[in-house]
Amino acid sequence: MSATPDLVRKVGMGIAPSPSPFLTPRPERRRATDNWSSTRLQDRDKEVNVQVLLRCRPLSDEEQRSNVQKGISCNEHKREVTVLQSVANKQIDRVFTFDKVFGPKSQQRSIYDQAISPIVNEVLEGFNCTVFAYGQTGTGKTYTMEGGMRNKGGDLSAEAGVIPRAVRQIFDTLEAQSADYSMKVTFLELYNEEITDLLAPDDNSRSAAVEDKQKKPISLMEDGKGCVVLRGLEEEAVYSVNEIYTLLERGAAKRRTADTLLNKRSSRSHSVFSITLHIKEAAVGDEELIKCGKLNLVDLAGSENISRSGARENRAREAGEINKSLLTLGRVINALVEHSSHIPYRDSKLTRLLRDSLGGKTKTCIIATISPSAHSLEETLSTLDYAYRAKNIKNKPEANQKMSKAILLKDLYLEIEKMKDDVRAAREKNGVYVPHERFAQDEAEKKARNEKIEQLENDLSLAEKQVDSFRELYLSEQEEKLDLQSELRDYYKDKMEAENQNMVLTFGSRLDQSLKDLHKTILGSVSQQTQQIRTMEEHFRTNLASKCDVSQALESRVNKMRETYFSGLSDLKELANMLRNKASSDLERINAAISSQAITVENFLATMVTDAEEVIGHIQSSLNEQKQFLDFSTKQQEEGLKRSLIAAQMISSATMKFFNDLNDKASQVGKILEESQNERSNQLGTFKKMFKEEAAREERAALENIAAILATVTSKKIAMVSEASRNILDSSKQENKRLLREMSNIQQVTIDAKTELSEFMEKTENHFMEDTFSIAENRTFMESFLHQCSQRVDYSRQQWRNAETSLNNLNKKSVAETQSTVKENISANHVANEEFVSVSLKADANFSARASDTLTAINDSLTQDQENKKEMDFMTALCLDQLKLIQEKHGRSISDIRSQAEKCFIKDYLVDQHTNDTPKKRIVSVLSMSSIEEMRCPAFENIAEKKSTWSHGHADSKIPRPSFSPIRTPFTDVN
Ligand SMILES: Nc1ncnc2c1ncn2[C@@H]1O[C@H](COP(=O)(O)OP(=O)(O)OP(=O)(O)O)[C@@H](O)[C@H]1O
Repeated sequence: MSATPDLVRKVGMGIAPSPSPFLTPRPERRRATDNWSSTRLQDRDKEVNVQVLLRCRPLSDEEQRSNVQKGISCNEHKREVTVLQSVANKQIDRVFTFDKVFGPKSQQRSIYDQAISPIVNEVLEGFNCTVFAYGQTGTGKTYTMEGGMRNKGGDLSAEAGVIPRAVRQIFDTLEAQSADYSMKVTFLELYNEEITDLLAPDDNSRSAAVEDKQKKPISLMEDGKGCVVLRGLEEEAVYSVNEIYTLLERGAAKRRTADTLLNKRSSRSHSVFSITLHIKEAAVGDEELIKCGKLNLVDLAGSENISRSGARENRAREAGEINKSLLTLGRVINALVEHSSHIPYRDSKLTRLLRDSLGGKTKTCIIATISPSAHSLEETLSTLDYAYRAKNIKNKPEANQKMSKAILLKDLYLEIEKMKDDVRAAREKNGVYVPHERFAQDEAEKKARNEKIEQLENDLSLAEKQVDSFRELYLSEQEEKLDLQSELRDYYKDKMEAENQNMVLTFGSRLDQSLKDLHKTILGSVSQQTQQIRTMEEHFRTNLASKCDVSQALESRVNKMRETYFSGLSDLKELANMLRNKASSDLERINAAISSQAITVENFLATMVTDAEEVIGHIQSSLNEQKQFLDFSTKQQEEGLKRSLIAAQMISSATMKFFNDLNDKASQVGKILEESQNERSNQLGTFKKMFKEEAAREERAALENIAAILATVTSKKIAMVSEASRNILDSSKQENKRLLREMSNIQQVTIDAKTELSEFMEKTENHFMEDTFSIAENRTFMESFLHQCSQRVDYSRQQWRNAETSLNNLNKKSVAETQSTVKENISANHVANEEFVSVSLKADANFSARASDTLTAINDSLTQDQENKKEMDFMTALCLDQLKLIQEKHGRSISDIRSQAEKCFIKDYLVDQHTNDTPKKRIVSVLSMSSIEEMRCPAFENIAEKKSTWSHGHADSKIPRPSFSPIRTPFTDVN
């Protein structure tokens, strides 16, 4: 925590408030000290770009509730902001890079630590720095700059923005350094182009409406050296953090805000909070130096889309003003970026206030705030473009010159004097707060400024007029230049066309003459040529006649050859016929032998087949019988087995029944025995009981009638015992009877079972006997059948052996016959072949004699042809020589024509360079015509000369006349 600087120190420092936040430390106003001057010089001309940070706020609760889509993505690491746009279903994202990017999750503290804290350190080092927040309404400018000020305990809250944190850092640093310092703050508001002091004391007696009207306007002036002076702005000296917080809260509360659709507490004004520091440095010699730094923290009003913010009437006007001043700020930024000669600072108070921060000596940082909402993309893009352009503004920050304490004191005294004058004037004359002298000075300054402005405006309009006249002059010059150019072109063109025409005419007449000469030559050549062709025709006719003779001789020879050939051929044909007849008769004989053999084999095979079929039929029928017998025996066996099965089933069921019955009987006997036993024991029990009762009764009666009754008792006892034993005997008899009955039942069952069993055994034995008998029968039948089969097989085998021997005999016979026939044929063919060879040898000898004759004739003809060819070659060579001579002769006249044509062409080409006109083409076409004629004429002339040489044979000619010797016919001697 920083301690409040004590009063002595404040007084000791003796720093009175400076006239305005923008008038504070300026290099020009201070005297340079030795150590500092070098650093300052180093600082000079060092251009530093305006630092631009981008902050994107999170979606508000309301936006989240209504599911507003995000249209922005921030990459803090890459320092990039991407605007996600889809146009016509295509994703066209735009990416902007800034010095730092803070996404929706970034905290106030991290922004401050990363971006603002270093700026505050620069202020403590003696620089002037400005941080301003720019962005669409409701994007978090005020939140970023002010935020939540402090907690109840006076500590910074997590929500605290740049201003409270900067104040805290400054105090903490200075206190930690135990520095001697003074701090003054101002807080102003710029609303509808009017500046008001937010720290001005409240007048509680006035009503709010009156207060609004009475808000003391602050005049914005320039001191003639380019510095802005804010007259009437209170500068509060502060000594503690809490004091500043109180001031800040007071000022912030006074800011004009309104409820708009985009922000419930939308700031309708720009605000500037400035902290000016004077820090005492270590003494240099006798002099004490004071370091000055200033921090301007600007919260701009939000740019807004009036239709979206829902602003109407006064609010709309207000928004219009806000937008106007921001527009001017944009124009200033553009002009600075484009290095325009004129920067329109003066067009709004906002840009006048920020003049030194934009392109001046202040270090500047812009915090551009945007909303992540996809609904605000248009405004977001505008902010991003704005901020991105601002990155290119270059400032030349200079550390403020340190002041000596004496000079500072002098400045302050002067200031105090001025203020005293103001106070005095205020006391003496109600309502007038400016002393005469000052008023006169101000008026004079104002007049001078107005005059200067007027002068400048005049100069400007003069300059503009000059520019206009120059532009007109330039345009007329341009037009004149174009006219001249076209004239020049026309002039060249006309001149060259005339020359061309002359040249073409001359060339044409000469060409005419040359062509006439050539025409004559051609006519002469043509007549000579005709004659020459006739001579050649005659020569070729003679050649043709001799060739005809030769051909006829050849033809007769060929005919003779054909005759010889045909006679040989007919001999051969005869021989061939004879051979064919013989071969066919032989073949017929062979055929007859083979067919008789085939018939014998066929007959034999037919007998064999019937035999085999019979055997097979036997086998088949015996097999069928066997099958039937097998079926029958199978059935019999099946039936026997079935019978055995049924009998066995019957036995088992009878046995089962017998044992069941036996079991029943046994259990019945058991029961009877049990029952009789129970009955007996009951009878005995009853008897016992009766006996006891009777004995007791009798005991009693005996006591009464011992004597009388004794006899009766004994008789009764005997009667009772005999009765009881009789009863027992009866029941025993009955039981025995029952038992006997049951026993006889069992015996009966056993006897039945035995009978059944013996019956079954008997039946089974019978069946067994029957089965055994039928099986024995089957066996004997099968044995006899097999015996028959084997007999048949033996018979068949014997038959096949017979067939084999007769086939062998047949084969041997036919082979011997065929061999004798073939031998006969071979010997006959041999004789025919010998005859054929002798005939063909004869024909061959005749033919080769004729062929050698023909060959000699052909060779003779070829030799004659070669001689003729040599003569023709010689004639051709002669023709070529003549052609060369004639070409040379005419070459000269043609080169004349060509040189003339070339001259025309060259001139024309030169003209063409300038005018790019058509004559060139015309001359070239004339030239090409003459070239064609040149090519044709000598050819005719050549032939004509050669012709004359051949036909007339000039006496002085060096060319020997070719000898046309008569063509010999090589076949004449043949005939
Ligand atoms: N980074 C943030 N984190 C949380 N809340 C934020 C953030 N930024 C802005 N807000 C909230 O959004 C609302 C609007 O913010 P604020 O008033 O700062 O916008 P503004 O840009 O100053 O608007 P105006 O230009 O209209 O004055 C406020 O309720 C504020 O608390």
